[in-house]
Amino acid sequence: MMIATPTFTSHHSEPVHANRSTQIIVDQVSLTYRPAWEEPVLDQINLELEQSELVCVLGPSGCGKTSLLHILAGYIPPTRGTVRINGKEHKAPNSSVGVVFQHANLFPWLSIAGNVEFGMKMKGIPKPLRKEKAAHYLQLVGLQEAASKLPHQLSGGMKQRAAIARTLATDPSIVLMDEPFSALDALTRESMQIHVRELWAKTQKCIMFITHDVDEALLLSSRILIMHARPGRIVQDFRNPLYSENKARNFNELRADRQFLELRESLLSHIASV
Ligand SMILES: Nc1ncnc2c1ncn2[C@@H]1O[C@H](COP(=O)(O)OP(=O)(O)OP(=O)(O)O)[C@@H](O)[C@H]1O
Repeated sequence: MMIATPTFTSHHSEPVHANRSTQIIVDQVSLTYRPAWEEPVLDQINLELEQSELVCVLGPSGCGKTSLLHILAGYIPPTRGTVRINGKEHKAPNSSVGVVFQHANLFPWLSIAGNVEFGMKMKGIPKPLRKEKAAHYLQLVGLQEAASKLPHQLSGGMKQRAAIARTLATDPSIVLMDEPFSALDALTRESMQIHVRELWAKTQKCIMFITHDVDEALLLSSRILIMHARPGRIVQDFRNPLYSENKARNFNELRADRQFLELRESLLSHIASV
């Protein structure tokens, strides 16, 4: 039996140029943590993320995925190169970029609705609008019934859904997710993946999603980036052939697809070869 070759396209290391729907442009970004003579953690990353893309970043531990996310979030400056978001140079955290972490980190003394409203309160959004938006986003993640509960009364998956609602409520144009489901059990994880696919379809946000899990990347993404380590760089950048704009396929159907199994094998061996 012939194994179909995945439709990988090699990553180009030339500087990239904006087009109309581009959200993030990463141009020749390198990062060296101190001391400065050490090998760079990220080396000449060029990347363009567009509106409505769900981009999964896969790579071995330590290849710099989180460091890249922290630069995109504006938490740390690159040692070299620039990041532009919606045309503006991005040097510090701002509300155009939302981040969802591995742990929900909700304020334990605030209700779920209070947690979702918190970022909007900091932005000076008036109370009636805050309440309306919080209700909208809690409904979007299926937590409307839990609005008045405290975080300790929620399951792990529910807390993570609340964290996603909190991030979306500040209306970022880009959402960065750093292994948001890795602390969840397998069943909860699958239901969260379904939630993210649905949320993405409804909000059409640009989402960059870091994961170690090849299956998760294949099930969720419209595009996949593979990073290698020492130094951290993007070595593959390709459209997920399993993703269809017109047809949201269910995960069981996707997993049984021969192309899924072939891609899975191919990605696993590619990442393991690093
Ligand atoms: N604040 C820091 N100071 C110095 N070195 C750091 C710092 N943060 C990360 N590193 C180093 O940078 C490299 C990349 O780390 P990073 O967390 O970005 O990788 P990763 O791909 O996200 O890893 P993982 O998948 O294990 O989370 C690692 O060698 C790590 O030890």
